Amino acid sequence: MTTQIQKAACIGGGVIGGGWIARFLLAGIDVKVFDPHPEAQRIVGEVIANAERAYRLLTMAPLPPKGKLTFCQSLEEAVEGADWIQESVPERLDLKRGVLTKIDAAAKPDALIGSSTSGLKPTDLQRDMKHPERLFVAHPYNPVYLLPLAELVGGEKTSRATLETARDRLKPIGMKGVIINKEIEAFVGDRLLEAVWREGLWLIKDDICDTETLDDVIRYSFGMRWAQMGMFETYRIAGGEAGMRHFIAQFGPCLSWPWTKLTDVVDLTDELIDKIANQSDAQSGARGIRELERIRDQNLCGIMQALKAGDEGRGWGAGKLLAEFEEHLWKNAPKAKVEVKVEPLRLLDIKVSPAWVDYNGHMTEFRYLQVFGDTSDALLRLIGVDMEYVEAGHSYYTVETHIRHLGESKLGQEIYSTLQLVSHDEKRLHYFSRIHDAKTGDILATAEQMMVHVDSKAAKACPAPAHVLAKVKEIADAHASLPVPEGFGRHVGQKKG
Ligand SMILES: NC(=O)C1=CN([C@@H]2O[C@H](COP(=O)(O)OP(=O)(O)OC[C@H]3O[C@@H](n4cnc5c(N)ncnc54)[C@H](O)[C@@H]3O)[C@@H](O)[C@H]2O)C=CC1
Ligand SMILES: C[N+](C)(C)CC(=O)CC(=O)[O-]
Repeated sequence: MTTQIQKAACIGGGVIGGGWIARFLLAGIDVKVFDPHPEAQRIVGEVIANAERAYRLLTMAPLPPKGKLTFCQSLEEAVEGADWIQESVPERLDLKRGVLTKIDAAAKPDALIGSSTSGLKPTDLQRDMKHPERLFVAHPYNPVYLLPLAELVGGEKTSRATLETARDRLKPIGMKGVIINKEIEAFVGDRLLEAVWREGLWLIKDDICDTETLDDVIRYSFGMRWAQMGMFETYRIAGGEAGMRHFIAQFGPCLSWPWTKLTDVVDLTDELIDKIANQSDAQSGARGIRELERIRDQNLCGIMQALKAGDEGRGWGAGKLLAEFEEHLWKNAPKAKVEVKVEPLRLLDIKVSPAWVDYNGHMTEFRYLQVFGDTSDALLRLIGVDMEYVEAGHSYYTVETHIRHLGESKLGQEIYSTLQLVSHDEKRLHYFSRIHDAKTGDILATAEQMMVHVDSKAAKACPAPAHVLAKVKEIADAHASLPVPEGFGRHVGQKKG
């Protein structure tokens, strides 16, 4: 079985199906969709637009060309030839079982069939299938195109190989498949979420707080903790130096105190539903769903980027996964196709991401250095200094940088960078980069930099090999007739002109 998904089929294109479709398409996978809803194409189109916007904020790694999206007239047409089929129809056992049995009959024999169900047991879903061993639950989290987790749950007839292959196939699309040991209704995530939700409903019903206060309690405290360490690691720390045993000794007895109403299910009367809906309208009704989705996505991108820098830059949790996904994207990126002409090389086209903006409302200082650093990396790839080259023991290191800030880059602003090679020798590259506003072309910042070719194991400068120098010369020849850039050679405090 290949570990790469070549063709996907999505049966059901609502909130979750739409998220899966976007996840697959943006990973470069062709997707065929069957959803009888008359507005399915519009709804899916809106989810994809949000997902594309989110990915521009999430990463500067080169996404593959977007997969092809096809809406089909029948389930059979959609699943034909697909190697991953994801069912995301409404949460009703009879409906899902019927749809999955039809998928099973029409799919190619080695196709994997995942169900997005939030809580139905796979044993119940696979009952009528001829090849039940390839059916599993792949329970995702909304929005599927950003949140990486899928709980993988097998039924009595699911093979272990199916679960392991599914987990392997999710990795190259930036997802983390977690295999759950035993099937149980609602798996792990929704067990936890429902427990908290039930308690929240009681707190609203009993007028302990309103929906906004309850949400504040979560998002200003343990919600942030959970995003990075989950429950048990967090509580280990809460036990202090004595750790988990001390934590349990101290807080275990509270479990039998009246801290929870979990054993009772709140009665969802019309009165309570009105109360919750009205409080929710007061809290969030001023904004539409798509707007709320965009705010959520922007925040999630910021959190993942922060986690990518966690643990002293090694990455942590979902941020580490993002870093691994980006490494995969860079490794699989088509070789840079930048045309060398008598003009500065245009090397990056990006948007100012939410995690890059400071208290002044514009891109913070060190992100300029990041953009210039990424511009240098793009030059290196162009001259053949890619990951393989670096892993083999050589690289270029930056030894000097002078950045000038000439304009502002605001959140979401489209910008691009260019690079002009001013001089070089067998060890050094001396160049001048500019960040431009993509709409006006105005220069927002410049950087004069010097890189030196190194033997990274010996930590010593050394001449670059002939094939790299040949590419450097090609660029240098093209740039030789360009005027020396304004600002080149300036030092801090020097007057213009
Ligand atoms: N909404 C959420 O937050 C999450 C939902 N899920 C699960 O994902 C599944 C889908 O839920 P949502 O996307 O929220 O529901 P939804 O109501 O937004 O979408 C369901 C879609 O399935 C389509 N559909 C209905 N019958 C169909 C059929 N026979 N063939 C093909 N398409 C059909 C509908 O037209 C609709 O577009 C459920 O199993 C749910 O438990 C999982 C994780 C989170
Ligand atoms: C509400 N829900 C049970 C459908 C939620 C999920 O299944 C996961 C999520 O995204 O919260």
